[in-house]
Amino acid sequence: SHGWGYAENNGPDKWSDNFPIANGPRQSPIDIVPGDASFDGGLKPLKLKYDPSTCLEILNNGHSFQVTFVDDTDSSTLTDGPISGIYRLKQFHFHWGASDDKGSEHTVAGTKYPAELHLVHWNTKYASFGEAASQPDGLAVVGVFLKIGAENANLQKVLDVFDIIRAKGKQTSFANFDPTTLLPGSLDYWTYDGSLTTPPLLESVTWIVCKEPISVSSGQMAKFRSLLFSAEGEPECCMVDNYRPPQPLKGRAVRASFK
Ligand SMILES: NS(=O)(=O)c1ccc(C(=O)NCC(F)(F)F)cc1
Ligand SMILES: [Zn+2]
Repeated sequence: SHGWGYAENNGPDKWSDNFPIANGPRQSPIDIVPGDASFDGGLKPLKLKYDPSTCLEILNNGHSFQVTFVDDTDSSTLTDGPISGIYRLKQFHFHWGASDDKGSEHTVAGTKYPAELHLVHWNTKYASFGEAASQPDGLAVVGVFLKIGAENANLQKVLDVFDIIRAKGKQTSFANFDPTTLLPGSLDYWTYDGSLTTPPLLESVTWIVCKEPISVSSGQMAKFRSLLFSAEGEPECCMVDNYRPPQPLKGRAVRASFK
């Protein structure tokens, strides 16, 4: 049978058929309403310490592309912020639209951005990413919005290998990339308890969404859209609109690290 995806027949509105947690109490993404967020002076600044030498490869997994990191040591970590303990960087990936007016998963007072970056970390109190992914405090994902503006030279280093990973299942080595270069100048953030935004939609994510976007040019967004959902030899299907729309807040608090 066909796996989950973003098309009419297997997209977000159909995920609850196989993943009933899709209608759970702490699903992601959400619409962030800044006026409803409560400033929490107890929230610490995010501490992101990434070692470029842990960057391993880049792959098209048929839902997005992701850059994966060696996570067998505490070389690339997230600490402080809203979390306690040490979370290791596992991968980063993006979600984007078919046009510049949509693409992000989280929205801000209803505003959609053209894309959203997710830096995925797992809690080292658990033995592995897979183990952590099933725990309520197992994962922490830092979300960064992309906004149309100047060309982003750091992002371009990732886009430059897209021709090699155009189809589902393609991967290539990708070394010495520093994800710090994809972070905005301010690390002010909103935080709330949520889930993976793709099946299995596990409710194990502490979400940390940066208020300040990074820039991407319209031409660079077109490059994102040159990737394929489809594998080599299959009818070509452009990888676009790989985002889940906002989900019910169900009484959750959204806290702000800033006034
Ligand atoms: N879009 S997101 O929420 O950052 C996101 C992050 C990671 C995963 C993921 O690793 N799925 C595979 C797993 F863990 F085995 F279920 C899915 C979604
Ligand atoms: Zn994601």
